Amino acid sequence: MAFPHKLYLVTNELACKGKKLLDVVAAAVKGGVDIVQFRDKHATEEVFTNTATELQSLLSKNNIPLIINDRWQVAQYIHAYGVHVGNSDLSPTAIRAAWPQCNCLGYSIEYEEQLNNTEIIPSDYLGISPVFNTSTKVDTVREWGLDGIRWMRKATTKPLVAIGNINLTNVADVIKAGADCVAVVSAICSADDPEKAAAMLRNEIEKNSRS
Ligand SMILES: Cc1ncc(COP(=O)(O)OP(=O)(O)O)c(N)n1
Ligand SMILES: Cc1nc(C(=O)O)sc1CCOP(=O)(O)O
Ligand SMILES: [Mg+2]
Repeated sequence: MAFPHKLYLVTNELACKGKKLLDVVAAAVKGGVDIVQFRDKHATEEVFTNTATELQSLLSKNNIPLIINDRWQVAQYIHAYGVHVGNSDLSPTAIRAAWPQCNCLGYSIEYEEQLNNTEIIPSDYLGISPVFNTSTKVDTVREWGLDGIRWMRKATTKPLVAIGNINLTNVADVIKAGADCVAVVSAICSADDPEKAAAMLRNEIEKNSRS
């Protein structure tokens, strides 16, 4: 599966600092985000499904794919584009079996050994989890750093999505190290002007991409 996306917004309502989540997502898309993940680790199933449905409606009008974090059954129910899972979630192989129509399956890589396991095969992109330590997600194993991106670039041909404390000061290095796409929470959600923040990140990515 082709993965042409370069700037990936992962949502976090708290990080939006009082701004409405849907307004932040709409602004981010105007600025140049080309894929969005709805992530809320605490919402009830009902609230999660309602917000996911609103996002799906907003994003489909803009032809932007919506990925759902963890809750693949909600993703299937709302006809989202795909789902992102990690080591604590249902495995990519099991998701493919349960939801064959899933268009895009993302899988977090925390350990080098994961690249040798069969879960890589059904995955459409790999999340480099995390590139840099971040206060947005603290239950991480270790940071990969730029050397980790370079290592992973050599170890696999799968599209690589870098995540974790990426912002305007380090995004060029992350791309130059071999990431295909950059995923951010705070750099856009917490910005006073999310559209401008997205546009500046996108510009840096374009300037430093191989193609
Ligand atoms: C693009 C992207 N990469 C990594 C993650 C982390 O997923 P996971 O390890 O399952 O952790 P949680 O997000 O579920 O806390 C991600 N969500 N998105
Ligand atoms: C959702 C998520 N996953 C991570 C991982 O390492 O797998 S880090 C992260 C949060 C990234 O937030 P920020 O851009 O604010 O650092
Ligand atoms: Mg998860």
